[in-house]
Amino acid sequence: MIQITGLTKVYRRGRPPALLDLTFDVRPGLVTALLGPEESGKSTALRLMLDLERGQGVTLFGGRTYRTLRRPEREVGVVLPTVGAMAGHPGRTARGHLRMLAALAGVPTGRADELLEQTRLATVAGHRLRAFSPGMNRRLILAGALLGAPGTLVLDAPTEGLSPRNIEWFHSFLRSFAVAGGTVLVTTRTPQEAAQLADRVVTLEQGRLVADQPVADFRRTRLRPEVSVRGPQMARLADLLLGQGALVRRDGAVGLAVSGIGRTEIGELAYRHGILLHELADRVVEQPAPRAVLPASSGRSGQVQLHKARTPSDGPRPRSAPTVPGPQAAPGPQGTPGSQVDAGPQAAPIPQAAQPPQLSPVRQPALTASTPPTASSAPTPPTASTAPAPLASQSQLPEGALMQAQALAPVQALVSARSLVSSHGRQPTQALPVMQAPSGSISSPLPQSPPLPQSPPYLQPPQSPSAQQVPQGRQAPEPGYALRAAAAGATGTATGPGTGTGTGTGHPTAASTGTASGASALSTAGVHARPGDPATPAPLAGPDHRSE
Ligand SMILES: Nc1ncnc2c1ncn2[C@@H]1O[C@H](COP(=O)(O)OP(=O)(O)OP(=O)(O)O)[C@@H](O)[C@H]1O
Repeated sequence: MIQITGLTKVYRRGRPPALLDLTFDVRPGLVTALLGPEESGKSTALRLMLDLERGQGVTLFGGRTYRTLRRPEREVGVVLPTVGAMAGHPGRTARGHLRMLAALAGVPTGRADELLEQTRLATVAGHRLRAFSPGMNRRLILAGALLGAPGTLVLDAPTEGLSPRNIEWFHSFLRSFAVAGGTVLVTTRTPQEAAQLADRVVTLEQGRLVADQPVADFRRTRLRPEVSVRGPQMARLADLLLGQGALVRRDGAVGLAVSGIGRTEIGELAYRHGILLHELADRVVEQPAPRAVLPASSGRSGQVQLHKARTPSDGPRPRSAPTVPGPQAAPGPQGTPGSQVDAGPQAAPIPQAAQPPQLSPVRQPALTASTPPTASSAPTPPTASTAPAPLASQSQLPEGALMQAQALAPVQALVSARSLVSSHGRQPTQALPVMQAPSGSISSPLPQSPPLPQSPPYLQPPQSPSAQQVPQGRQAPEPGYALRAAAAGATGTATGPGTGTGTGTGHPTAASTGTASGASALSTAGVHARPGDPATPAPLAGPDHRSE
């Protein structure tokens, strides 16, 4: 168990803190991901935990600070980012390198061979490190961190820059380590990796903890599936998709990001209307964590103030109590802080190709504009009166329509679309109030939108302590936070008449670069033979030595 309390670091006076009051626990038997974008403070947090840097706050490993651990290499294995990614001296062999570390740690040299086996390096044990790929180097660094058979692993971006096979191997290894009772804290920049790897996800932004969630909650609240579509007739397709109740967002000059309707249905719709597709792919986009800003006077247990998205109709910003400078919602498409859907780049209008001949027989989907749903029957986006300022000129109507759709399509609409659209292409039983496009080449048969729902399901307060989304004592988030779409890996095929596309640094006290296993307190104890040792999960099938 790692207990992290109030970690705070200010590098330069007058500058915002790199880390502010970071408090969370890392429990045994679980993989905990510390997730955050570049420069959000992940490495600073780890350095403070390991007493590599001065700062405020306390970190306890099994009740003791790292500095006071009697045999840190037996307690905590550390993998920190490496400069040059070399595990050790380039002229040493992997076996020689690990045996040297074993000797320094007072561990029997046989342990080095064991670990070479475990990290799938046995076949290259006699090779010099200069010939090692980044993946092999990283596994050797991990082997060094495991020499003391620690019960806890702290890893800073261990998979960054590695091949998918090596990433998969690392994930499997860390999972086995946790399943065997070990405690794992791992940093990552990518929400997708956090969702894949971790049981618990702690999200940092600009040095502040913004969410601490079980992975199921994290997936539900922070990751959103959508379909990426590209082709020369996107405005026409967008029109059709809007008619089907999908959420449509422009994505680059010739692309759409679509949610609320499946990839297959989109492909079929395009095919039926003779629309050429160059790409049709599933992907996952990230939604930002709710912004949580601690009032300056609050201390750790203070109430969290959440920055709700503001619209022009909100009027002037009210004066509020002073807060610690915190992350502000990014300007939305209209320059409104906290607008809810990322407009994407302001690229040229989507090219509208000439109408292709209709395929025969054409099964025209029924673009029903039936009775507008009532507020109680369907959650909907804001009405035009609450929407941001007017948009494109007539000459840009297709794009303008899309842009307005973007501006008008808050998070709630996604929920609405999802809940109402059949995932198997059946016609919705009622008109879907997802977007309202202006008159022009993109027209929507959709009715006027009723009022917003109270709160979308995924922003509801947690139901149980285990489903806690924000730290204890903090308020549940409110709807209306800026969305930042980050494209993830995509798979898929095009359908229709188009073409298919479809570190080696060490512990500060370690004797060698590349590993950090608390080598400062070396002794001769047989550290590899502890019962229930979680550091020795069953060997995993992994990338062979030839892979990266
Ligand atoms: N030694 C330092 N001196 C001054 N500022 C620093 C130092 N180390 C980090 N910072 C600042 O602290 C903030 C957090 O940096 P940190 O490296 O902890 O972020 P990170 O989340 O680990 O980023 P990345 O994912 O890019 O590694 C950044 O603004 C960074 O510029």
